[in-house]
Amino acid sequence: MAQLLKQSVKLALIQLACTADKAHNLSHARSKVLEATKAGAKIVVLPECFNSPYGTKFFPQYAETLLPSPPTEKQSPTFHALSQLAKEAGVYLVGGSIPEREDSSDKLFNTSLTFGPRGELLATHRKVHLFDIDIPGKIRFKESEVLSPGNKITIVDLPEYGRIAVAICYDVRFPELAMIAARKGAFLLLYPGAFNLTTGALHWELQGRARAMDNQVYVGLCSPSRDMTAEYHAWGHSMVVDPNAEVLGQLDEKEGIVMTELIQGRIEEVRKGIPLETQRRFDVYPDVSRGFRGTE
Ligand SMILES: NC(=O)CCC(=O)C(=O)O
Repeated sequence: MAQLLKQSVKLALIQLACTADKAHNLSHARSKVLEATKAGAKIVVLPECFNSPYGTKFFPQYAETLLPSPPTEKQSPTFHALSQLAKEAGVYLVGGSIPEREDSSDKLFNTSLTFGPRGELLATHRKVHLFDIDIPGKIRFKESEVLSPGNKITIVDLPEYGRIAVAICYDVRFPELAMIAARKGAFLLLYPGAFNLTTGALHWELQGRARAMDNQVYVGLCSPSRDMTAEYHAWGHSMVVDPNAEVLGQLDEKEGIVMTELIQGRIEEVRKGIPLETQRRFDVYPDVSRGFRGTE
């Protein structure tokens, strides 16, 4: 039987120190991506909002226009920087996320761009579940005050390796999205994300491990490093989880790179031991993947 991951591959999550200086963020991301690829990574991931501070008041100021695609250099310097970088490094690059402005509607989105090793755009994911929470005395954040949600699940085919799914941060809390992607054959769920000091300690690792355990796939969560001088304090702790929900690598709050080898055959080995796939009871509950609204 064909294996979901066609060959073992090195994954790198870059826990980048993101600043208010977009040009600096782009050049710093470049040097870190090249460092990861020199060490053998073939799939590299950047954090949520890696080219701007994370905060609703910053999104309009930092937003770039991505449509019609490809945008001009002026419309989206980040699109071009990521495309060139993926090509220079010869890797699959999941470019974290950036604030996007849709010119035709003036709407803003939190959007992730994935490029292939020839610099080609493979997929665009607009954050589907906006981060709207209010925990009295701790944190209030309402992305929906300025952002609009995306409306699709994003699955990307990497011909040499197989399928991955890309979603953004708060999307990880919705197991339906992960389950659909896994049932459509993804071997890896990637979430550029920026949890905070309240929910990070409680739920970050739990969410990553839960999505891996539910679906018996690899999961990667990629955060910015923590900057206590910024308005939003990111949790950090970028991590890779294996299909048996074991943490393969996790950083602390500082800048760094998590490098992990994803092993061909590991998913099938785990699924053979605990065969959830063949034990599902869609006669008792509906198959959520039937309502799937696909990627292009
Ligand atoms: N950027 C985000 O979506 C943050 C999500 C988060 O912190 C959470 O607890 O969920």
